[in-house]
Amino acid sequence: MAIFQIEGGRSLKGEISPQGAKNEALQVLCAVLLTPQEVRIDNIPDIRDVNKLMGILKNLGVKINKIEKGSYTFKSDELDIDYLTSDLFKQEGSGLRGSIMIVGPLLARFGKGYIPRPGGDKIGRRRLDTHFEGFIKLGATFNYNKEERFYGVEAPNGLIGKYMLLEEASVTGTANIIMAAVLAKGTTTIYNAACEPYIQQLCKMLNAMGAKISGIGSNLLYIDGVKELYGCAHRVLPDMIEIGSWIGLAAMTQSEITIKNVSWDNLGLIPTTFRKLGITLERKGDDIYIPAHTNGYEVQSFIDGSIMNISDSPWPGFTPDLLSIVLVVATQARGSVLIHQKMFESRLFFVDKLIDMGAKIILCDPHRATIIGHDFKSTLKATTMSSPDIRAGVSLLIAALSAKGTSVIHNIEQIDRGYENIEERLQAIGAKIKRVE
Ligand SMILES: CC(=O)N[C@H]1[C@@H](OP(=O)(O)OP(=O)(O)OC[C@H]2O[C@@H](n3ccc(=O)[nH]c3=O)[C@H](O)[C@@H]2O)O[C@H](CO)[C@@H](O)[C@@H]1O
Ligand SMILES: C=C(OP(=O)(O)O)C(=O)O
Repeated sequence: MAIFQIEGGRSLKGEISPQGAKNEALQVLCAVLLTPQEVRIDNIPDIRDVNKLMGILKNLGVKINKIEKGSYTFKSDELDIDYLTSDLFKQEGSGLRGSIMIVGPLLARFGKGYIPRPGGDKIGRRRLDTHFEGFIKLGATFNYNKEERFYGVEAPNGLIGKYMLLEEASVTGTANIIMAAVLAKGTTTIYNAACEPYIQQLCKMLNAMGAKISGIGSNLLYIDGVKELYGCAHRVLPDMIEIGSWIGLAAMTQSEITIKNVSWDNLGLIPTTFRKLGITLERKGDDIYIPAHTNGYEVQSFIDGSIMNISDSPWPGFTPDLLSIVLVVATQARGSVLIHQKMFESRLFFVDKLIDMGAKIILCDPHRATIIGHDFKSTLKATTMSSPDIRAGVSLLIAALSAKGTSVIHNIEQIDRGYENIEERLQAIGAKIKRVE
């Protein structure tokens, strides 16, 4: 198992370009199953989760052709649906969260879709009810084999459009239902739909394939079913979670960094939230310029003077995937902040590692942590740690880069799930980080 060895306490400098968005890539890759025609996708990140999903598509019979780095064509004209009931699929399908989104397109096009209980981060309960309740509303029958933890939906006579009010604005759930509804008979209305840029991008791609989706960007989507979909070309947006990670890295290591081509208009509350911690971000064209915070950064307070509170909520609220990064950055801020992780119940436990490194954190309960910033008067101490999930992993990496001395991070496969070639990109801006196999 590979580890990262990090010599921290140095400031970095330079430009970094974000990779394509992991969570969008996982959605649009599943959408290629909706048409027998060729689909081209650009800016696909070369990361573990995406490569695993491409492996599943390949085993399903999708013809995948690499044009150049990040650019591929896909053709789903001769699929081997029997693969879905094979032992190989039961093993491969459970390796990541995003694989669940093959079910909607397969159900829509072939009248059946199966999936083993999907993997992804162990950050709390991750139920799939929204997905299957949606498919059932569209007329599918549902089966769950408890022993094998294997889910199945079938609709041999096709799906029929319906009105549905989702119990929660699930990101992958909304994507899955949209991909089922585009080929259903009649109109589907999805209220309380998730509307992250990932979903907006998926809808735009599906419309380019001939789908009729309106309400894009809102939580009320109308989908007029069509008989068939066609090929198209689609480009994945830059990864907003990676962009937020680099903002945190710059502040915490007091480095001057420019993040290139970030697609500002799709960042929602991300810049505002880092500014609440006192971090200066400048918009330069479509880049983010972060000056070296040599005098630190001061947490703002609310108008009534009460303590700053940063929490997650479905889009356009602040994404839960950046709360771990905000938390680590807060450990060196001037002032205190309450982090409230509302969605996931096990995502804050990694703070024990930061406490070991000398951070002042009170874990109030599984969802809330109070951070009392050091204002760089005391640096974190280097240590050996293990990455519990993808975002905690990167937060620990940022902590290690700011800490004096050599730190070691184990279980870096978690980081590789979502960050492309991270050590080389960080080395290019001056980080001392080494992968040891
Ligand atoms: C592959 C992928 O795209 N993964 C993302 C996707 O996961 P995923 O689609 O699996 O996450 P969901 O949006 O379904 O839900 C995430 C968690 O939030 C809870 N919840 C969700 C909506 C809501 O209105 N109320 C609520 O409490 C759910 O119960 C669940 O525990 O969205 C999550 C939430 O942005 C992100 O953390 C993941 O990175
Ligand atoms: C939680 C995440 O991913 P996944 O849903 O794939 O586990 C994430 O990207 O932060």
